[in-house]
Amino acid sequence: MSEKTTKELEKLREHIDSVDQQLLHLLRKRLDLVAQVGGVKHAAGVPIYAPQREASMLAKRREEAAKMNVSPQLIEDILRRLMRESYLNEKDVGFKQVKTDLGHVVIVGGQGKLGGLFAQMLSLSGYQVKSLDKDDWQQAEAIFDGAGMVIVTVPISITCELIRDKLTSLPSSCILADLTSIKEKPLDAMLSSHRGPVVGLHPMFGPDVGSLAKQVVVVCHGRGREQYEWLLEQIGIWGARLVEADAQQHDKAMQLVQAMRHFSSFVYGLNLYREAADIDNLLQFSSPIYRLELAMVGRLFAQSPELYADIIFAQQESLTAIGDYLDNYAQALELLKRGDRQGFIREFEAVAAWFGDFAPQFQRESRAMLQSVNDMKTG
Ligand SMILES: O=C(O)C(=O)C[C@]1(C(=O)O)C=C[C@@H](O)C=C1
Repeated sequence: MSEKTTKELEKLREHIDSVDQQLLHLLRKRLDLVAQVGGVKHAAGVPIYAPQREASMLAKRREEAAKMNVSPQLIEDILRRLMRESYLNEKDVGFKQVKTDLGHVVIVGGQGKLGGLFAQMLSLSGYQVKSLDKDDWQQAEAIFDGAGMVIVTVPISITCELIRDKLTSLPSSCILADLTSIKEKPLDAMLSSHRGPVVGLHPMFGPDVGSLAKQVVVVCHGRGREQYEWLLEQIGIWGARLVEADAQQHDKAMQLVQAMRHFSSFVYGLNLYREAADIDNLLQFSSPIYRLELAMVGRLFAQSPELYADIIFAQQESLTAIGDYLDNYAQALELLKRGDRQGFIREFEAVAAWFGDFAPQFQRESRAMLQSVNDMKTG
């Protein structure tokens, strides 16, 4: 590079640094304003996540950006990232407590990750939370005494047994809830062990979400809804969206959404391991989509094998869903063995027609994800 070029670049980069510093000051200002919004929302019990405000704000900024010859997608990406920060920061102010005369909450399995997250959210909302874990059963009577709600969040394999053995003498005013990722059997167990209000919940996210804004919690009603309605409102204030479901239908969907998906990720990892694939090498040659795929599979193995065994082994019926997948794999492999290119294309087109408008929608959504994967690359 010539000296002239170096000088010119230096000068321009100084300007860029100064603009970036101004951006930083503006970010600080925005964060402070959002903290004030958090305070107002906390006092009024208004949910963090305000989808209508977001939609109208984004539409206006996109329009203004276009007029200024700035890409509308750029401002939308930046604002969405900033709003993610808002959800995290608004949490620091705490949340309005919907039910002020509940008594304390007992979380059975409160030392687990999901139990810990619910304990944190409830504490941030002013509830007194006590945890009951496997070594605490001797003090159980004292821990349960005066509880207004008991939430069960222990491994799926022991959930029903624990409810049937240990939760048979809660007072009828106490709410009994669970956070298990299957719903029919735990709900039956709760309804038969407890006379009072019962509700089944399935948080559709992992414990590392940071904020519940935009996350989904599935609700399967048990009995006494009017007595736990406040809990649903409270979860809404945390920013989550509640989706009501029939327990049986929910469990059927989980055979595909959880058991089959995690099982196929497990086999994908198992296959890489048995093939002794060199991950460094694969990453070097990877496109963003492959990196994303490897991330989805690899993240499984950073977590507890018990957790995934629990999810995959939770329902006997998942075996059928996974077996069907294996059959389809074998049939598709036959096309390959026969060299039946036309057959492959026919099947592909049939699946594409079945996906319908979802296919282009997923293509759009994944494009944004792939771009972020690329942004994360260094060097
Ligand atoms: O305006 C609000 O209600 C806010 O909480 C602020 C804010 C933002 O960062 O602009 C954050 C979250 C909401 O979903 C919408 C907007």
